[in-house]
Amino acid sequence: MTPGARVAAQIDILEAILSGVPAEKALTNWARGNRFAGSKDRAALRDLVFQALRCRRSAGAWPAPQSARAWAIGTLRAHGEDPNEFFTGIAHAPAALCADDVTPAPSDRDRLDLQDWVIDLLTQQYGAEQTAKIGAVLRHRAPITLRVNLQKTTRAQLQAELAKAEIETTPNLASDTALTIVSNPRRAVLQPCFEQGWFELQDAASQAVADAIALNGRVLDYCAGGGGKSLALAARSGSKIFAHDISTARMAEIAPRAARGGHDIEVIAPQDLAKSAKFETVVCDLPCSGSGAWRRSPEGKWSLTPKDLEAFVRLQRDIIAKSITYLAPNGCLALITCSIFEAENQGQRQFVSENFPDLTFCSTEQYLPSATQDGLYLVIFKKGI
Ligand SMILES: C[S@@+](CC[C@H](N)C(=O)[O-])C[C@H]1O[C@@H](n2cnc3c(N)ncnc32)[C@H](O)[C@@H]1O
Repeated sequence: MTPGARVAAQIDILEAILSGVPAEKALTNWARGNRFAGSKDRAALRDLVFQALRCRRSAGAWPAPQSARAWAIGTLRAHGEDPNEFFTGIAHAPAALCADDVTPAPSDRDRLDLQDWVIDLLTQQYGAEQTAKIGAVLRHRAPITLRVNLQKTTRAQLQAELAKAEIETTPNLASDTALTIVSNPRRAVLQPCFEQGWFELQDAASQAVADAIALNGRVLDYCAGGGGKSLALAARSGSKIFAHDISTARMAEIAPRAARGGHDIEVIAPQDLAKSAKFETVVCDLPCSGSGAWRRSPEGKWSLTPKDLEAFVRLQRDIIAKSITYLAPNGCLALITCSIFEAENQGQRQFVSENFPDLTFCSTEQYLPSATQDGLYLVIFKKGI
């Protein structure tokens, strides 16, 4: 597809998104209806659509664009590109620009590409300068990072192996196991060394969080989901990890991933956890706003409401209270979010300190979203004084 034809396809997909279809589904539907598009075109189109979502406000498309066409024009302008080069009317490109295609210049606030209530909240928390930095980071594509499985290989050996397939990587300072992919990221999981369990895809801050939790005795990953943290904990310590989640379906990938990496992870069905003995370490990777990772799922940046945030805080408190009941005497509780909101982070630390006097605060770490990692928060408590 020509660059212009890709923008025309982007407009079709943005139209579907504006009519309420989630972005992933709109992309899949488009690919099904346009089988001529190869994997390179589909990947490029995905980038274009996600770019438009990340920069929705500076593209003049928030709260609502004039049209999907106007949104695509605004996105090109927001990225310093000239829409005339894509809107040529030639072959499958969209029609050339006309007088109706004027897009208003974005204000400084628009350029933060966040909702107003989020800007106000982050400014209260971090100040205007840091909020501007966070907004700027979240406008761009997230880095793609690998977690090297040190039980199977070394960071240098994996780099050399990937380099043979022209996948260039660079060590990420957040963790000894982290390698950020610099070129050809989509090839990585197609390599035999992936099937052999040499690495998993995982953000660098998630790896740093796993590094920071001292594991003792039986370890419970209470909100295990697809097992990202369980695998990182198992790979680092060699300890057996027990994985649990409210949704059995979400844990379906844990067993094959553990087998690939050579890790000992036992998946516990939700109804069986109560029968289990207590755990010396309980890790809770809480469901949250996901705001630290909005680059990866940019629709959340525009759909989150203050009420949603309150609902997350309530849900997290329920989960924290429940998970504490599985903690053995002298055990450690590690709470994690991928949020940049105080209410889900420091606020929950305060909630535990005020409501669970037998838990003592040990340490905390906050990772803000940056060019090299997502935003994450970690707080650790110990049971007993
Ligand atoms: C942030 S995700 C976990 C991501 C996962 N730890 C990883 O690293 O890949 C949060 C998880 O919490 C789970 N969850 C939601 N409510 C829960 C509850 N009441 N009890 C246990 N897990 C819950 C969700 O199903 C979801 O998988």
